[in-house]
Formats: sequence, structure tokens, C-alpha cells
Amino acid sequence: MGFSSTIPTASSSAALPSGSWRHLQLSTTTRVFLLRPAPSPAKATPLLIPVPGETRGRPAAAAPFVGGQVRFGFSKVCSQKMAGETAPAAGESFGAGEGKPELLVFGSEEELSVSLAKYTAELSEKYAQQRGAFSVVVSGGSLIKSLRKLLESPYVESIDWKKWHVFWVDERVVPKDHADSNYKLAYDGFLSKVPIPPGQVYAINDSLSAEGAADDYETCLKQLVKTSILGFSSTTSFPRFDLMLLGMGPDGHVASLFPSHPLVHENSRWVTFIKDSPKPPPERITFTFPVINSSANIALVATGSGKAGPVQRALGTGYNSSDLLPVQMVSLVDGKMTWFTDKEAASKLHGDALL
Ligand SMILES: O=C(O)[C@H](O)[C@@H](O)[C@H](O)[C@H](O)COP(=O)(O)O
Repeated sequence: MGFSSTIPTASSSAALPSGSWRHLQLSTTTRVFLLRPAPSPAKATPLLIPVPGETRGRPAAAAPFVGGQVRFGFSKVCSQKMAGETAPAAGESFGAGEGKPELLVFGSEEELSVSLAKYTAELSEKYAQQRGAFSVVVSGGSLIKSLRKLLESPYVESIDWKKWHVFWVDERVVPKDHADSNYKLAYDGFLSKVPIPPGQVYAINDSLSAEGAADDYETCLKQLVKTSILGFSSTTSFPRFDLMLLGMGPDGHVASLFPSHPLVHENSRWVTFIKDSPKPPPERITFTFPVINSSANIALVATGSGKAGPVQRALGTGYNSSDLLPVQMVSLVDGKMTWFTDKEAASKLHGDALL
């Protein structure tokens, strides 16, 4: 795997197949929710969608989601729908549509990883055919382990890995072979096991300072936009990645954008740096919110009880304070956000009626 010094040429585009949620394999322990478009990044009201065949739905009145209505019912209990909306037949797409975040709650991290692989593979196919390239952003942390099912059949042999272009939403400013390196984490656990061309794996230049590495990475992204490897949002004038696979810290940080840190307000740079990260190591580079929020798709993966607080802040009601957690500032301008959670991470959202 190498640095991003070689800028690949743009590939040709092709017809776009429709990717959708209708192919998701949802277990009986998995629940799917749609979230109303948030009026502000702080507030989104989840709406229950029972899995087709599910019969244990709960009445809307029992839902701790304030204002939450059962949107589509597949059982007698969950039979309400939003005024003016048409319920799909059981088994039909759950597609939330652009702008509506979707919350998936899995019975286990294992089930989550199966679904995350399918979701990623479908987007890979979609963008490889549509644009001839698939731009994927990863974070560090447990996310990499959650991608493990992509390394198994049928995905490992069916995904067109040669179309993948891999980026980091944040990176620690350490050598690439350092134990703290997010590149090393991803390489050891994922990238070394799939045939993505090395020139399409965009690690930071680890010979530079934090400032220099951020500048270098931003320059790299700008070159890739010029060659159409990366999309560009004419709405926001920031790059538009096909998919960001993001983790979230127990403090609600995403990327290296930490609570109450001024970097969360950076609105002109594509890539910036931090030298006082509250989570070690202190020196990092990070994508900025305008870049994150210009994405076409974000999968925000949060598992375990340690994430329950920020999940509640992000998705529960009544948490639209002026002091937003970074995760509350993830708000796609024109894209689709999907939360992949387990029941522990979602536990503060709904009490025992759901789990
Ligand atoms: O560079 C980093 O420190 C990571 O990218 C970090 O932002 C991580 O993604 C979250 O802290 C979630 O990590 P876990 O999923 O391991 O909790």
C-alpha cells in the first residue's frame, strides 16, 4: 500500500442500477426505523418501522420517542402511517429517501456486520457502475472490525475492488507502521486482504507535520475531484464522497472533531489538523464538517453501551441544545445517513418496549 502521490485517471461512467434496502437481510432481532429529517442537526424524531413479518410491534403510545408515530405497519399493532404517505407492501423497500436518516438496531454486532457488508457492497456496485469509481472513507476504531464480513463470501469475490478509492476521515500524525496509525489498523484488518490497487489507498504523508499533512491531503482531494475520481457537490462546493463509514466516540466525537473544540466550526478547509486532541495521540488530521456533510452516504456505526448516551443525544428528542455534540452536527445536505447500532447503543432511545 502506498501514499496518495499518484493520482489515478478518471474512469468511464456507466448506467446506474438501483441499490436499495429491499435486499437487506434483517433478522427477527433487528429493527428498522426511519427518522424524520431533522429541523436542526440536533433533533430527529425516529419513526418505527417493524420488520416485515414482525408481529411484536408496539403501539405508538408506548413509544418513548416523543412525537414518534408508527409510520408503516406490518402487523395489527403497528398499523398507523403518516398522513399523506403510502405504506409499502411487506418486503418492499424501506428506502427512506434522501434526507431522512435511518436507524438500524441489530440484536448483535455480528448481525450488524453482516448488514453493513451488504449495504457497502450494494453501494460499491452502484457507484462502480454509475461513475466507474467508488470513493470510500473509513475512520479508525472498531469500525474496521465491523467491516470484516466484506472479507468473506460472497462479497470478497464479487465486489469490484479495483474501483475502490479509500480515504481516512481522520488520521493520527504518526508513522504508517505505528501502532496508533489508523492506516495500519485498516491495512492489517482489511485493506491487506482485498485487491484494491495500492495507488487508490490514500494514506497521509507521514513525513510531514500535522499542518503539512492536512494541506497535502486536501491537495490530493482537489486533484481527485479534477479527475472525477471524487465527486463534487455543486450545492456545497465541497467534495462529495460516495460513502463514509464512520465510528463515533463515547464522547460523541466523529472524525477528529471533538466536543467543544473550535475545529467543529471550520467551514472553509476540506482537511484540517488538530494538535491538542483530547483523545491521544494529540496530533491528527481530519476532514471538516462541510466535507462530511456533503457525502452521498454515511453509515454511522455505534455499538455497545458506551455509545448509548451520544446515540440518545443524536437521535432522541429534546437534545437540541446550543452545545451540540459533534455527532449531532452530522447532517447530510443531500445524501442518505444510516445508523448501524446494536441494542446496547440504542438502549437509551426506547426502554424495554423495543429490545
Ligand atoms: O482516530 C481515532 O481516534 C478514531 O478514528 C476515532 O475517531 C474512532 O473512530 C472513534 O473513537 C470510535 O472508536 P470506537 O468505535 O473504537 O469506539
